[in-house]
Amino acid sequence: MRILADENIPLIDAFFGGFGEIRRLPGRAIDRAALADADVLLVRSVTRVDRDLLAGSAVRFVGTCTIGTDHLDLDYFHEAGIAWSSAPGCNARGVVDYVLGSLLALAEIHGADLSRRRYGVVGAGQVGGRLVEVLRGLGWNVRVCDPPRQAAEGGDFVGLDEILAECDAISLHTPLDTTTLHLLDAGRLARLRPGAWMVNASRGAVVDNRALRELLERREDVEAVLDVWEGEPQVDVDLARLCRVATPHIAGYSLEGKLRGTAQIYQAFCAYLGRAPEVRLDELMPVAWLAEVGLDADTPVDWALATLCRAVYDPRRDDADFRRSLRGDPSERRVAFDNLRKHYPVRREIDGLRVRLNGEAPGLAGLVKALGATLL
Ligand SMILES: NC(=O)C1=CN([C@@H]2O[C@H](COP(=O)(O)OP(=O)(O)OC[C@H]3O[C@@H](n4cnc5c(N)ncnc54)[C@H](O)[C@@H]3O)[C@@H](O)[C@H]2O)C=CC1
Ligand SMILES: O=C(O)C(=O)[C@H](O)COP(=O)(O)O
Repeated sequence: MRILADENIPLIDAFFGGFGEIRRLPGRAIDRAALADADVLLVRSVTRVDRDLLAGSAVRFVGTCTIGTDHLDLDYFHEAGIAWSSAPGCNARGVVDYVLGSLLALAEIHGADLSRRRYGVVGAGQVGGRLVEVLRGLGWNVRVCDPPRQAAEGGDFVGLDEILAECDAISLHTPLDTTTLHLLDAGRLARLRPGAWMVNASRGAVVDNRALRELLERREDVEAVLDVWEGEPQVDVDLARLCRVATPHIAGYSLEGKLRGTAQIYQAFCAYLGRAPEVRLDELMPVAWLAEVGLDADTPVDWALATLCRAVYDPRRDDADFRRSLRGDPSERRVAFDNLRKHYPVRREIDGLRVRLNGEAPGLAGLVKALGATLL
């Protein structure tokens, strides 16, 4: 069996080495010629996989080690009888950690009390659903907009109009499809509340980037956090400079998230072949260097929140690296965008922390639980 894989898929040999020969290429260099003798294609989000790429090839299985599937032409796969799998939820926790870190950064700049803001989560699936759970676990006021879930389940959802009218911090977590393209367009962006914060770590085109730039030029009160961009790896530099946190599509780049992505595709491929999986992720996952922390019982909860989150991950470092990369010419910037992602440092997930409280502190115990960390 011949496998063509994006070179940025970690643990590819451990999981797929037993199936045959693996050839690696940069995701953006995977083309028809490269696929000429491949039976299996394993990609990340940067490879558009459609009829143009696959027609006439021998590829019968496509795996994407990502949550998002907007780079796959699933109608074509169906029509051509090509099996496929994505990795639902693999890096959802990483995105939650990114949103938490960004909120902490904004709170510090504005002297804001995060517990008093009203949050709007748009799209409550793998990522948004986990985010809602964490924010509500912290006791914060959260409204959720998810029309497909609302139609299927009923329940406690609100419309996007209500989110725009009532929330001070809005986080977008929808897939990108024809219904969510420019979900936040000029008209909706104009309805953001005074002093609103908007986070987009879904897909760039869920927000009209040009309209957002124009809004940020007009309204100094609005803060934007962008991890994803229309036209990646090309980024609107002026927009990036107007964002309070700007990063090169790394929100989900926890080590656990990346390795889970590979493992989930391996499991899906085994199922496709009708074989029992033999390689186990838990045997390959490195131990975190910072696994255990202690907190004094009199630590204020907001201080403890920032301490625990930032001990593991702080998006301000990614923001600083990205900002430095914006100084080059357009082609240097495109390369830098991909390089920052390719050489991303090891980052672990906040819920991997084990926290020891030095004394009785129910508030801190609740915080640890809300973060999904383990209380020792
Ligand atoms: N920046 C990053 O590194 C990462 C980005 N992502 C992106 O995050 C987004 C969310 O991923 P998941 O939570 O795994 O997707 P999901 O498919 O599990 O959940 C998406 C939710 O959005 C809802 N939805 C669909 N249309 C909507 C609309 N018009 N308004 C409100 N809700 C709507 C769906 O009903 C669903 O519950 C995707 O765009 C994905 O590609 C995912 C992982 C990492
Ligand atoms: O899983 C997703 O969906 C994401 O957005 C990933 O973080 C994308 O990572 P790459 O596949 O672009 O490395």
